[in-house]
Amino acid sequence: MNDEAPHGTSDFVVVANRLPVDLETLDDGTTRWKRSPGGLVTALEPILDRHSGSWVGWPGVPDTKVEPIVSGKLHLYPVELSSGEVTHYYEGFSNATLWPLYHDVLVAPVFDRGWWHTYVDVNRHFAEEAARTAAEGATVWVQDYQLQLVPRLLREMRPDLTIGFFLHIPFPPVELFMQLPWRKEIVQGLLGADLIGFHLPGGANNFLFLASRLLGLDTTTAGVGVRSALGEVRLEDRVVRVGAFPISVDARQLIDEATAPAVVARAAEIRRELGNPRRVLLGVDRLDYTKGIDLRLEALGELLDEGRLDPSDTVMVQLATPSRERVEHYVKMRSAIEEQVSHINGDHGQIGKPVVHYLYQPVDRRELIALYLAADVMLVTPMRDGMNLVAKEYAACRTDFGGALVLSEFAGAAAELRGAYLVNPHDLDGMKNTIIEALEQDPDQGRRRMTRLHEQVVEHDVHRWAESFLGALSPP
Ligand SMILES: Nc1ncnc2c1ncn2[C@@H]1O[C@H](COP(=O)(O)OP(=O)(O)O)[C@@H](O)[C@H]1O
Ligand SMILES: O=P(O)(O)OC[C@H]1O[C@H](O[C@H]2O[C@H](CO)[C@@H](O)[C@H](O)[C@H]2O)[C@H](O)[C@@H](O)[C@@H]1O
Repeated sequence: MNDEAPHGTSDFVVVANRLPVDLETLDDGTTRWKRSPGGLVTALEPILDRHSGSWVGWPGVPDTKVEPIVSGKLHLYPVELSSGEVTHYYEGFSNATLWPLYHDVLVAPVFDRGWWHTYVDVNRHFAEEAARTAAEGATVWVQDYQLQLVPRLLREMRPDLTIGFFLHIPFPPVELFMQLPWRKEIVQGLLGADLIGFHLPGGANNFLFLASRLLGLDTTTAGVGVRSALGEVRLEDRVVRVGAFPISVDARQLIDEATAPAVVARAAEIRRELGNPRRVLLGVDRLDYTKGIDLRLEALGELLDEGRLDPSDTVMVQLATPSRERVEHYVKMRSAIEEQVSHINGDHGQIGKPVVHYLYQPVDRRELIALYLAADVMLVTPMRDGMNLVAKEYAACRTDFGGALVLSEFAGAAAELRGAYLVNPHDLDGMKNTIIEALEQDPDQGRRRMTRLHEQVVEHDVHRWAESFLGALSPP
């Protein structure tokens, strides 16, 4: 960056692939802003509400120039992406290379050199926008796998900045990461930060091992703890710290919304609209092959086939937010899930009484909270998930200590939510038995479990996450 260029005025800048809002074009050609999908936005919005600052990100549509937006104390700085960049950087390298590689290779990652070059170019655009926005000596917090080169690029442009990086998805085991042809460049990109955060100590330890093995750097060898015992990578001129900071939700805000009389009334109304079934099961996910929606539907189907669940008094609601709709495996997954839903309803439904109510659309936040209150059992069954905020939202909303959470061992949230019914979603029989156990739990035992879950999330909310990360990034 040109030394003569004036710096921006923001002392705190978040850089993420997406802005918190997406520009949507309606059928009549007009546009409107809607909330962006996913847990990253859910988590960061309340943080930016508290800290005034700037958010640099893509507005969700290609080939569209959008002027900076001021929204209350928050300034949004859009990064324009061409349709080719969206195809190669977002759908390609981010979501068909890195996403599957970092999620246990659940589908085969594609290693495409053209996509990599676009990833490098787009990371540079984001770094340039952040460099323009940040004031002298500002703190810049770079988010997630789409932007792993930004810390290094930004440090080259603006050595005066304090730079943090947080990875929202799992950091893979060393043997998987080593498949990546550009593995050294990614590790070097991340090392541009002063502090690199992961959800869990395992990811932090994998990263430290790779920095030593791939780049021959001097690293600490003692295990990283949760929000404590940071690891270090010692470079020639500075030290990069590495830690584990499990993300969470705005529990206080969710409690306020979940106890609002209108939401409580809506929860009762939802049960009536579902036909007053004895049991309501709920799934809420972005439609992603990592989320295990197919596995939980398979479990439900078998329980109904075997007569262990009665279709006349059991209902499942599955919400699926559209996601990455042009990436091949997402297209296939959608068809497979819709076929499974049809099978279950075809075999076990009655006129006006489907067993599975499936919505392929985002729902309004208050409606979502009412659904959490209406559900007897929440099914969160990913094959791999960085954290999974849905599990934490459910626990936060259940101020009545009712309901039960069935949670995959392979969600980051399982490390903390010990009151959940933990399952291995690949073990179909185990999952079926656990779903029945949760549905038939002793009410006192259920209340004890939910109290534990609720208190955990209240004590470890998203503000504590941000304070612990930012406190470690810039110690007093
Ligand atoms: N159908 C839906 N309607 C509204 N919000 C949804 C829906 N599905 C998921 N969400 C929200 O999206 C976020 C998902 O976050 P998370 O569980 O961490 O997974 P991911 O970020 O991988 O999608 C949560 O805040 C959840 O409430
Ligand atoms: O932006 P998209 O491609 O539409 O995807 C939405 C987001 O999905 C991922 O969310 C992750 O972050 C959550 C919060 O830390 C975490 O709970 C979850 O386990 C992750 O999957 C992705 O990491 C985000 O960058 C996307 O915006």
